[in-house]
Amino acid sequence: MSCFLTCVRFDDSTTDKKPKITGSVSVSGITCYTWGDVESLTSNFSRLIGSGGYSSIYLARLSGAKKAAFKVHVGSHRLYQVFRSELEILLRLQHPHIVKLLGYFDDSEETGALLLEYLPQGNLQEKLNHNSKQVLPWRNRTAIAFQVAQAMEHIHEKCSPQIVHGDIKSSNILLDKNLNCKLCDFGSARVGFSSMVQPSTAMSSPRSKQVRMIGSPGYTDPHYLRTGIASKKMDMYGFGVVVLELVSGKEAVSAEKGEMLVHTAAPLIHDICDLGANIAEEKVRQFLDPRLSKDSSLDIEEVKTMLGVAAFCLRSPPSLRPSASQVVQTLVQKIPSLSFLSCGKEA
Ligand SMILES: Nc1ncnc2c1ncn2[C@@H]1O[C@H](COP(=O)(O)OP(=O)(O)OP(=O)(O)O)[C@@H](O)[C@H]1O
Repeated sequence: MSCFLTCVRFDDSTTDKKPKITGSVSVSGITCYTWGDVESLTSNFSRLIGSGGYSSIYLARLSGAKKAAFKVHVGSHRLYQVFRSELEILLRLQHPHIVKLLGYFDDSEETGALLLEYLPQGNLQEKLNHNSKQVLPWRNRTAIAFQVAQAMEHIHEKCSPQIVHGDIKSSNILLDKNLNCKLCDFGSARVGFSSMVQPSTAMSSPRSKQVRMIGSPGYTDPHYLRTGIASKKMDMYGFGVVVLELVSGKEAVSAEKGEMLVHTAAPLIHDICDLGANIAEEKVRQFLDPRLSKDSSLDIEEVKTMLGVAAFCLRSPPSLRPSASQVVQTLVQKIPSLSFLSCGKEA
């Protein structure tokens, strides 16, 4: 982390609003870029590939025509803090299913940018959208659930200190050219030493400017909404909603009617909790994405397993939800099609 301090040099001699920083430095393979580098690598921000509440993401071209993504936070100290928090977390993380940090720009005040590996197939939400050209095959859907669970197992159980992502949702799951996935957006993440992490914001008065609730509509754990306590179990809830999206092909919040998927799926989830594998196949098929009806990789027992995982992840109180490693184990044991993954059982 000391490289943050050594690589930035301010030029006070100008009133220009652009961050004035000189000199690129590379520490442990992570390059600290200048603002000039950000401008030239993105060809002056010519191709926007995504945007969120806190940042804009631009295509960057590195040497040898290699593509990358610059996630730029600009304009306020609040956005800068989100950038710093994500940077500090990504610097610690290395996992095949977590987006890789390649470098960053930091003006230490109100502008920051993260250079990330580029995932050419966009995010899972777009891929599941009915306007998408390609129907995501069943076996890729189970693989994505498995890989996200592995990424969550890593941050929840294998990192020290442990990390709560805080915003598990389909638009934070990116896809590579082979439809393998990587978890991204650690801007809401909380770092803590136990399964329960009380964010400093939850301690603040609701009127305080410091309060920043995390999570996204349709994915937010009702327990978090009541208590303000971020926990690993809140990530498991978000994961449960993602699994419902993978099975049904529906959005977490319907764009047309504003209905939440957890509400539409509630009767089915209730039956699954009661009956488990004895749930009637017809009910499962009614919920299933109709675009999968001709998919030869579809196995109705696997669909039941996925729905069972979702049902358990959505349970209340949160203590009844499984851990990420329990989900990984269940998927390995009960989804035979995962064997097609060459990286199938990696940690
Ligand atoms: N490395 C990447 N490669 C390709 N596309 C990306 C990459 N990173 C982000 N994107 C695109 O940009 C979108 C927004 O990214 P991200 O969620 O990180 O931004 P954010 O500002 O933190 O958003 P949020 O409002 O969800 O917090 C992603 O859903 C994805 O479509």
